[in-house]
Amino acid sequence: MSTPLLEIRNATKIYGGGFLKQGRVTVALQDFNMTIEESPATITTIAGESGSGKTTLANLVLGFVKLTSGQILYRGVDIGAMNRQQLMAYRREVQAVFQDPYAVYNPFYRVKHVFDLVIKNFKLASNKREARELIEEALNVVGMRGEEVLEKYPHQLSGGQRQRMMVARAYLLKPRLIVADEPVSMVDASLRAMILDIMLRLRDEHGISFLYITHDLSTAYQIGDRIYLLYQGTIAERGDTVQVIENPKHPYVQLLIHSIPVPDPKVKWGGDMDATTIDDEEMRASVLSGCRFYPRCNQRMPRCLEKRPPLYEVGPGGHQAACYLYEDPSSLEVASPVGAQVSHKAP
Ligand SMILES: Nc1ncnc2c1ncn2[C@@H]1O[C@H](COP(=O)(O)OP(=O)(O)OP(=O)(O)O)[C@@H](O)[C@H]1O
Repeated sequence: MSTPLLEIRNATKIYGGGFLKQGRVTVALQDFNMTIEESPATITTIAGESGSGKTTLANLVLGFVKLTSGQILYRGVDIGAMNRQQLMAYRREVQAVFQDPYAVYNPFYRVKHVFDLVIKNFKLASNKREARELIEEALNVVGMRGEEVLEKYPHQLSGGQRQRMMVARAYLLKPRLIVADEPVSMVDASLRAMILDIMLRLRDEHGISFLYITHDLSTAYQIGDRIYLLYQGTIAERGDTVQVIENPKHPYVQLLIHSIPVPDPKVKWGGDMDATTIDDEEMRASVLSGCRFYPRCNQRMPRCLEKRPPLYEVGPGGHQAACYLYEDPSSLEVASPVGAQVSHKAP
């Protein structure tokens, strides 16, 4: 088997508790494992509610923050131990597209400057004509033309144009992986569809893989190949996107999916979780050693506090859920423990 494009091994990121170990400690990501194969190109979604560790994971992959423990390997090389040349290649091949593209532009420079800077820094062209051709090619990929946008200032572009420009900027470097952190959450529905479509084309026609960070399961359902659902820094469930979304197993993921609004007044909105409270001792145990979802789970058992559940196989194609309900494989042959399976497709 060939070396994976990206491999994350037991990645843990703890914020705080620095010098003298004082102050609040946050375990943003714990023992996270993921593999993105070299080929074919894929879109891997990282989903979860606010604070689940999605952006932390993106920042770790991009090298913006350092791991507390674990490893991130790119083409088999630990990104924390890369030499200058390997690091340069990594910075070129792994690009980022963020939620708010406005923050990336310098308001005093014309849009062209963003592209010129990349071409200069990575020595992509030997003369102006060559540079312009590269820029035009990149803009074409996102359905734009240089004359429309390059001479404008960032505030003269729409949010959707700014975001497409960012994708074009990333494309300029012919990356192998784009880390896209909520790339469509600030654009309206029609532009969202256009940007998602561009991502699919980059995957299929240009062999670019994506790490797609989102809290929006419906867009993940539209474009994602594999999905990882995080809950407070740990993987609750992972697998093929359609398989997971249509047949969720972890109580948290079932709750999330039942909460997706559907355009049918007869369909109840939101999943019911057990409203009973737990005491401080149980809360501490859940955070320290047990399942983080324990306080909100309506299927909780005493053992969930003793040890964090590992990932159990719950379906075909590497579908796994971190829940003791599935420790015994025969449990999968009976009906879903929370009752109803997802009966609707995400919009
Ligand atoms: N620089 C930091 N210092 C301290 N704590 C941090 C830092 N960055 C993130 N955290 C904490 O780590 C946890 C995970 O945050 P992260 O931003 O990765 O979550 P997220 O899933 O991306 O959330 P959102 O969807 O709101 O962006 C949160 O509890 C957050 O408060």
